[in-house]
Amino acid sequence: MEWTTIKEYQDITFKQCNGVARIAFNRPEVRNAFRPKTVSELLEALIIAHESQEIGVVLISGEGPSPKDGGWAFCSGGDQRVRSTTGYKGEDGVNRFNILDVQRQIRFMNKVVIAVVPGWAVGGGHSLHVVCDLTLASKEHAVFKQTDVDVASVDGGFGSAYLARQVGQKRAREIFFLGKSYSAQEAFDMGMVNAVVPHDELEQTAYEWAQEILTKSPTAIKMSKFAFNLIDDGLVGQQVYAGEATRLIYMTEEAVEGRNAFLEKRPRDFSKFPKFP
Ligand SMILES: CC(C)(COP(=O)(O)OP(=O)(O)OC[C@H]1O[C@@H](n2cnc3c(N)ncnc32)[C@H](O)[C@@H]1OP(=O)(O)O)[C@@H](O)C(=O)NCCC(=O)NCCSC(=O)CCC(=O)c1ccccc1C(=O)O
Repeated sequence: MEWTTIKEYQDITFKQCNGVARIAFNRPEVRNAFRPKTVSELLEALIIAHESQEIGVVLISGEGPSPKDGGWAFCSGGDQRVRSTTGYKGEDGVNRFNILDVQRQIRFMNKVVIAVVPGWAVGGGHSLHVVCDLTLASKEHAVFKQTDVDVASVDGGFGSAYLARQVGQKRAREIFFLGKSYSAQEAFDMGMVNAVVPHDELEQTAYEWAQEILTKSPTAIKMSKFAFNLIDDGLVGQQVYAGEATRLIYMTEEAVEGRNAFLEKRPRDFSKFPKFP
């Protein structure tokens, strides 16, 4: 794999290789905790990936190991050192909860997003893996742990309710209420991890899964992702799905006739188009 940098950032890395984008937290000394700057960079990178016509799959991971102690992390959630009473304080002094924008961007991303978990996935980092379409976890180092309530925080959206869709209500409540650590295998057994992979094969495996997805119809992949989302996303899910349906309508001759008739100031003529059963 020859990754090339798409854009340089301070708190994340952002690279691509053969249709795959890889975005990784790059604060290993704090187990890849995110501050508002990290989240703003992540959001921008996701939007770039969303709009790219070359990129078909996005990997989200964490750089490592920590230069301090060799520990691995996907993400340990919000950086508690910059947490104030009204949010997480950015360098501009504004307090934000902007990780929720990232969660929505992943959810509504028109491509498959894979969480590649090389170590700790904790707190808001746990929620991020939950909202990704697929999760691959390091056999040796991945640990899943939901500490939100330990630090008097709560992800009441995808991080909890959607987690319950994946592992069931009893398990999801256990994960939140007890805050235990779960190995990659335990997370797999619960249904919140797709595959447990030897650590030194994790990146290659993620790349191979992405390449397999890239052999499929991009439109069918996108529509099936949004179809999976629909039942949980209500009218917003319908809006996202319907937006893509509109794009498909635009691609038909019918749509061309509708537009051209208007622009040419003539009566529209849809009579030749079949009324499929
Ligand atoms: C992740 C741990 C379990 C790892 O434990 P261990 O391997 O023993 O390493 P440590 O020695 O604890 O950590 C090494 C080093 O990293 C620092 N660190 C780790 N995590 C954080 C963090 N989150 N913030 C700041 N610093 C962190 C740690 O202090 C050490 O530093 P030294 O200087 O070397 O001492 C363990 O580290 C751990 O439990 N970490 C805390 C996990 C946590 O509680 N995270 C926050 C949960 S709340 C949250 O994520 C926000 C929720 C959220 O996203 C959200 C929810 C609802 C609305 C909005 C939002 C939002 O936008 O944020």
